Amino acid sequence: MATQLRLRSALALITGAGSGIGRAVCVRLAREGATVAACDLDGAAARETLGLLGGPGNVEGVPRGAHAAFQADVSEAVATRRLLEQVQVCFSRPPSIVVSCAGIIRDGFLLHMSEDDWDKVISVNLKGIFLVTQAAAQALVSNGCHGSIINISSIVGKVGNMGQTNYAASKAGVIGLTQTVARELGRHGIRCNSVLPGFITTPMMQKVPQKVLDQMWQMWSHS
Ligand SMILES: CCCCCCCCCCCCCC(=O)CC(=O)SCCNC(=O)CCNC(=O)[C@H](O)C(C)(C)COP(=O)(O)OP(=O)(O)OC[C@H]1O[C@@H](n2cnc3c(N)ncnc32)[C@H](O)[C@@H]1OP(=O)(O)O
Ligand SMILES: NC(=O)C1=CN([C@@H]2O[C@H](COP(=O)(O)OP(=O)(O)OC[C@H]3O[C@@H](n4cnc5c(N)ncnc54)[C@H](O)[C@@H]3O)[C@@H](O)[C@H]2O)C=CC1
Repeated sequence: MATQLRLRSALALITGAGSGIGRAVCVRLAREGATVAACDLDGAAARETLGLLGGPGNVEGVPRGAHAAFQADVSEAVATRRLLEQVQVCFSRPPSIVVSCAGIIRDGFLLHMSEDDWDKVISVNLKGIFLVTQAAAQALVSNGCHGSIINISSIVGKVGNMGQTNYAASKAGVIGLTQTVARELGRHGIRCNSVLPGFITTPMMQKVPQKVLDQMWQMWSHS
């Protein structure tokens, strides 16, 4: 039976769309019929994702759509505002689905962590979600449109993780930001939720030393 294209009329903006979870979200939303605006700091990677969404290199079951790729650094306010403008020019409407996946790690123990590693992770993972959420919400409210904003946090934002004071703080901040946005925007018909994944095998995970992965698996297998 053909899957119900339940997102047929939706326009979805995904950040971090050039890799890992963001790329997978693009594929899945397109499979459900959404039109995808794939954004990444790496514009070429965002365009590669498009190749998976109906067209050459299509993933089976993804209907052909007028998807588009965009390049933007979500930690930059001007770039993020320009991104939302470009999306609206391209599709003549604001995105009714926004999934913020863009994120980085700069792991290190507290005793040795540089201010720059702190600043960079907070800037991308937390400020980036603030900027994207604000720009998308302003576009939706000014157009009288309802929407759903999904921010990718992490289990680390809830329980912490050795070597990740910056990352854990950023992801905990995403949770608090999302809860507040949900309270403010519900009256406008805009939902806002966060997702807290555990380990997902993506390029981000490749930076984790194998001995740490082994220790974690051992810890979990005995818990
Ligand atoms: C409901 C269940 C909750 C479970 C909570 C568990 C949380 C972890 C799951 C995370 C899932 C989500 C992940 C995510 O959101 C995406 C990411 O963030 S992927 C990156 C995750 N990063 C890490 O886990 C940090 C890994 N560690 C490192 O990269 C390096 O150790 C570090 C750069 C921090 C320091 O390097 P260095 O100075 O070279 O020290 P060593 O590497 O030799 O480590 C010294 C010592 O400490 C142990 N260790 C290091 N990190 C961890 C860790 N995260 N957990 C446990 N132990 C750790 C390491 O094994 C060494 O132990 P020795 O016995 O001394 O060899
Ligand atoms: N992989 C995992 O185990 C987990 C990942 N997460 C989170 O999920 C999200 C996606 O992670 P992965 O797909 O694993 O990582 P990834 O490294 O595979 O993909 C991240 C993408 O974000 C883009 N990006 C980085 N900085 C950017 C910026 N300033 N502006 C725009 N794009 C930017 C990168 O170019 C990359 O394409 C991140 O927020 C991460 O913190 C959360 C829990 C677990």
